[in-house]
Amino acid sequence: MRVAPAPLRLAVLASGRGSNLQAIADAIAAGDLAAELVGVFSDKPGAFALERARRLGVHALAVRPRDFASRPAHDEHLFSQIDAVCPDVIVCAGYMRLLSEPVVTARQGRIINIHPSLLPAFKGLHTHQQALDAGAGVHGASVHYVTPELDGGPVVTQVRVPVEPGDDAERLAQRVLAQEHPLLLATLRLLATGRVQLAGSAHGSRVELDGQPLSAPLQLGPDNVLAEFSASPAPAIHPPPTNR
Ligand SMILES: Nc1nc2c(c(=O)[nH]1)N[C@@H](CN(C=O)c1ccc(C(=O)N[C@@H](CCC(=O)O)C(=O)O)cc1)CN2
Ligand SMILES: NCC(=O)N[C@@H]1O[C@H](COP(=O)([O-])[O-])[C@@H](O)[C@H]1O
Repeated sequence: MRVAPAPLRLAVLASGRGSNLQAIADAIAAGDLAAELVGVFSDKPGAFALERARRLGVHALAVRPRDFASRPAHDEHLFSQIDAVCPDVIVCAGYMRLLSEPVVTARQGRIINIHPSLLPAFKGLHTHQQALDAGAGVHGASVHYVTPELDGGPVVTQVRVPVEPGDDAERLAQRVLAQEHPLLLATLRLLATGRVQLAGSAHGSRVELDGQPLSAPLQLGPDNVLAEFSASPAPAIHPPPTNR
């Protein structure tokens, strides 16, 4: 008899409102993501993401940078607390701090980040304004592995979002955010299957799908299904049925 794999143990790092966290929680509750939230961590005690976690009955902890002498010291303590809940994957979902090299390298291939741009375009902060200032016609979001280089890690998935006439940064951000949630969920479903891995060393790592290097990020289509990007329609990558 086939035994369902154990749910993917997820720890989430967030600095703000936590809508991506909520999307994960809602998908788990609906039986649409075979995962378990094992902890939510923030650099800001007032982050609403922590309140969302508490309301969900999920372990919630703030670790304030001001309480530590340095960024590495803060990160070491933060990640000691994260390690204590034994996550399979650590999701940066609006975590607004650069993670220091030792904690990232020690967890290479286990930390992902959702970033509101089509990387490698528009790294860093204020990405929507960057896109508008650059006159971009298309913007979007990316899920990538976290490496020591800020927003420089191998990209797993992306979703493209049109820039509309008259957009300002806030309106564009709202349009992108609405697509971040299905992108992050589709990516986590894929990670839960074990088909996607980060291969290679920290300085030459690449995403592999079914053991083969991914030539380009998987694209989320209007049906919220991931497909390999190619001129001709590529076979969609459907998640295994969840145990509803
Ligand atoms: N080593 C890495 N750390 C982080 C990554 C990464 O790819 N590698 N991704 C970020 C998330 N992120 C964008 O997606 C991001 C987070 C923070 C910053 C930033 O400039 N932070 C400043 C503080 C800004 C503030 O407090 O308002 C800082 O850390 O000094 C840029 C991009 C998560 N971490
Ligand atoms: N550089 C990191 C970054 O800008 N991340 C962005 O922060 C927002 C968090 O929203 P949420 O708290 O509602 O999930 C999201 O738009 C995410 O892409």
